[in-house]
Amino acid sequence: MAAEFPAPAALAASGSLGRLGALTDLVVERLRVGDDVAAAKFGTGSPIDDPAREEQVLNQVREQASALGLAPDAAAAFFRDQITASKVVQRGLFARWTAHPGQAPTTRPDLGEIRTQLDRLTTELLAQLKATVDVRAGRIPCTVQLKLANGSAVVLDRLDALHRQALGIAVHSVCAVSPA
Ligand SMILES: O=C(O)C(=O)C[C@]1(C(=O)O)C=C[C@@H](O)C=C1
Repeated sequence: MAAEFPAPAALAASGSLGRLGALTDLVVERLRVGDDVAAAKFGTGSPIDDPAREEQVLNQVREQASALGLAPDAAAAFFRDQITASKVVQRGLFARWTAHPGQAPTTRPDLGEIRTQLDRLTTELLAQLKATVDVRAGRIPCTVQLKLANGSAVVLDRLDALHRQALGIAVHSVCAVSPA
């Protein structure tokens, strides 16, 4: 019998499901970059919180949002959630690696390069916020689409409890945001 549903590998290749799938995939990618940030900072004494960097990120968000015709405050609120979620990941990993030093990373990625990646993700996430204005405007359809996208991301990306918790924080305002 022909398969009616795509095989898991095909699903993974096509990304999370539904109209918010692409946005969710970028959110998950940013959370994963949080793992790299944690690896860059762990054991160096560098604090997880860097308010000056956060301000830089949010200024970039506001500028690019305006240029796209998105409401800067709503875009900044969405990115504040991304930053909070990243810090949840970082704190969780610090705790895990402190409790189980054998699981701690053995190489230290370069924070500057990671931030370049985060800047690229800012641009891509804003483009997806713009592309999903219509679906995000409908509160109930948006909630349904978000559950579909998040549920599939959890399975496809095999998110552990820490990253599932962070994903919940990161998508907090996706449907609540008043678009543009
Ligand atoms: O760039 C860092 O140092 C990060 O930890 C990443 C990040 C972010 O998510 O953009 C998160 C926490 C910091 O306070 C600043 C920025």
